[in-house]
Amino acid sequence: MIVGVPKEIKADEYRVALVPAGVEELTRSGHRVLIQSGAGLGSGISDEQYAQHGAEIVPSAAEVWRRAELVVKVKEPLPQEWPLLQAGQTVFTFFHFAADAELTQAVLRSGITAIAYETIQDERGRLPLLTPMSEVAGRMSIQEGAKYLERPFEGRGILLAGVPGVPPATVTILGAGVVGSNAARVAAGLGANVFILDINLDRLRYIDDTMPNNVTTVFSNRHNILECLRLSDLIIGAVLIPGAKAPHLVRREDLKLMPPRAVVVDVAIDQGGCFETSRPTTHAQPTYIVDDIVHYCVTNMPGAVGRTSTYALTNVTLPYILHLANRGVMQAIREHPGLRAGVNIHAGQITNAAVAESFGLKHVPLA
Ligand SMILES: NC(=O)C1=CN([C@@H]2O[C@H](COP(=O)(O)OP(=O)(O)OC[C@H]3O[C@@H](n4cnc5c(N)ncnc54)[C@H](O)[C@@H]3O)[C@@H](O)[C@H]2O)C=CC1
Ligand SMILES: CC(=O)C(=O)O
Repeated sequence: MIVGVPKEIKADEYRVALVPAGVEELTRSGHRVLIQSGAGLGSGISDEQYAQHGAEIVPSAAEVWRRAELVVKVKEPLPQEWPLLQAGQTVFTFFHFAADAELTQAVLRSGITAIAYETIQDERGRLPLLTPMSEVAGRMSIQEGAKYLERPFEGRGILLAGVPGVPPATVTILGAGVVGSNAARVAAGLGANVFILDINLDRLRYIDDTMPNNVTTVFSNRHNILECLRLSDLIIGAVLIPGAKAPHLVRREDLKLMPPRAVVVDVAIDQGGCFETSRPTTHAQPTYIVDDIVHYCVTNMPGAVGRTSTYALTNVTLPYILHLANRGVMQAIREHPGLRAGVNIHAGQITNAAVAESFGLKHVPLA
């Protein structure tokens, strides 16, 4: 099979979808790997390193898209890439369709098979390709939140840890999954008072058992969310309903309950965000203010730490890429129910129920 890796073009996206070790494994199995020149530079990987491990370096994204049967990426195709999608081709990447109606329509029209990292499941129903990026984003959310709480960055001028004689900040985390638990650990390590909310009591029990004493679990309902908002200097959005648009747990009118210049880091923005007032931002311009609350809503947080994130991501994606290439896409999907859960769009139809429901469109399960 011909596997192609274009350079990522999203703003400040420094990840790449394959590392030289992956090229080596694919070529050893008899596949050809096309890497767009410069695709790895953001993660510190040169064309020469890819070539030494068997890749063919091609000069343009257009050539990768034209020749590859399986295109492997990190972020969703952007409008400049939509005309390059080839009917019958398979594209393996993060798509987050529920947050982007135009992308969904473009992919439906293209005739590609879109396999979304974020809805692939393991045998326990977990999301193994999202997990490492959620670990990165969860940990980053606190360091970003800490920065934007600083007054020169328009925050309320609070040090998360406090100092002797001055109390630490209060951090509320909505969602106790991978992002939420990683955020809680980092915030607690810095000395903040942490509230973490979820609707899954087993998850809250696990957090209660494993986190330090400055992390308090709270059942997620509207009353408790509003109580926590009143106390919070920093609030992290980390809820997920796989494939679906994130629920708006915090409405615009709720912002007035928070202290002025408190900070919201809405990690769930890639699925639309769990604050009504969230809209996507970039690393170049990560924040904006609504009703005196600083909002940070970067859709590709791990992209900023490309060296860490590329290796964390490719550790988990490579076995799936090898399976797709070795078995052929359709046979691979037939054999692997978890991979099948990743197929969001195939041959012009939406094959993921949550994505179809987000847009009120028809769901056609894969045969
Ligand atoms: N912005 C970025 O760069 C990145 C964004 N993400 C996103 O972060 C979000 C969270 O991801 P994960 O932590 O991996 O998901 P997860 O599935 O591990 O955790 C989500 C949690 O939300 C909980 N939840 C659902 N409804 C809730 C409610 N009403 N109240 C409270 N909790 C609720 C679930 O029970 C679950 O424990 C996803 O949208 C993911 O795509 C992940 C990585 C990078
Ligand atoms: C999960 C995701 O969207 C990212 O890592 O950028």
